Amino acid sequence: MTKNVLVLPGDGIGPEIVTEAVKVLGTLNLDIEIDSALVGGSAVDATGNPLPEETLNKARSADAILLGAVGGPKWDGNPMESRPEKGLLGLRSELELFANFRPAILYPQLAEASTLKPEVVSGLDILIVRELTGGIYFGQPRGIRTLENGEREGYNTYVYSESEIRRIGRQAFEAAQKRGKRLCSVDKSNVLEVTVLWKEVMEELAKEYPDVELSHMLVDNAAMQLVRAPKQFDVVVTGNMFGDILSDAAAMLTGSIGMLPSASLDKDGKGMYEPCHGSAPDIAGQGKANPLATILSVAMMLRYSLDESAAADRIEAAVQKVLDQGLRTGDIMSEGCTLVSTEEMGDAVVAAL
Ligand SMILES: NC(=O)C1=CN([C@@H]2O[C@H](COP(=O)(O)OP(=O)(O)OC[C@H]3O[C@@H](n4cnc5c(N)ncnc54)[C@H](O)[C@@H]3O)[C@@H](O)[C@H]2O)C=CC1
Ligand SMILES: CC(C)CC(=O)C(=O)O
Ligand SMILES: [Mg+2]
Repeated sequence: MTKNVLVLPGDGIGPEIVTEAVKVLGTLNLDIEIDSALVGGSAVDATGNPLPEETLNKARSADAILLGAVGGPKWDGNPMESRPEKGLLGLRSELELFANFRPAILYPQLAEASTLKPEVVSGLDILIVRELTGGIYFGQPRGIRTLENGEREGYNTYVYSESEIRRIGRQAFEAAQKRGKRLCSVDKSNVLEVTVLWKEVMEELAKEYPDVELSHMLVDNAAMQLVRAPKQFDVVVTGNMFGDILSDAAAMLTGSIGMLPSASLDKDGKGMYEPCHGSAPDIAGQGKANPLATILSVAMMLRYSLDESAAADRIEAAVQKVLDQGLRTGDIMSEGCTLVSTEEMGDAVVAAL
């Protein structure tokens, strides 16, 4: 049966990298129909709304969604409700894509591009499981208010219910069961009650997964350990904001944030797939963006939402091949390699396929 994929290019480098990923998807000759829609800043410009109703309806009926990135300085002064990022958060929350999987894998060809010493990162393969529809990015109340003394005060609320923690916890335990059977839950339970509860729920769940070894780490230490000795981790599970920050740090261990794909899934495995990076306004429109994170996100989409594991394997093998050929965008460039543009990298993956 024909599957429907909704493509949301977004802003900045979003359209550039998504073009390459769609080209790669098209090369596979699968029974897939592709539609596209506006989200983020481009949607604000066209409709005044970062998540137009039409986009949300298309997203609801698609089998899977591929998103580039949203945001940029053009919209930074907008009120929060009409910021591009609100469109992305709205999609995640409306579709209940609470489980965000961010695998950080070092391709051996990129050992020199990693910011860490080769012996510290060689063979690195960790998975960050980030809660994506709760926590401080969504908690109420939030805003900026003026106090009686005339001073303004900004406030957000960091809140998680037990059921929100339990459902992301289960996803992480199950992921750990399929991998190295080690799960590290990252919190700030020395300061924040919400993460005291987080830790307690993880401990309760651990009883149901006796084959998984559960450990706990405070987020500040976790940030340090990620750059000190990242291979100590197998699966990391954490809340929305900590996961956002830690996954950008983990990205650099793999050479570049341009290498980090992600899958955001609901309880039934329906998903949105996107690179972990943003719209990179500093390099947008220059053909410099690395499209591999988006291309690898397509592989995740084929594997998790479209039941096309063999095609996913083919894409990952093709990425290995272009790296073997020494082709590099600027962010992963090293001596002796060939610098290529966004489009040339996409073409090389297509040729490798
Ligand atoms: N999922 C999304 O749509 C996300 C959107 N954003 C938004 O993106 C805008 C820019 O945010 P930044 O903090 O600058 O983060 P960013 O991830 O866009 O860029 C950070 C740095 O990484 C580089 N970079 C990112 N992706 C790259 C790629 N594929 N190839 C090569 N280099 C790459 C950029 O050039 C920049 O120097 C903001 O409006 C932010 O809100 C940020 C993160 C995620
Ligand atoms: C709008 C942001 C929360 C997006 C982001 O930084 C991310 O998902 O990594
Ligand atoms: Mg982020």
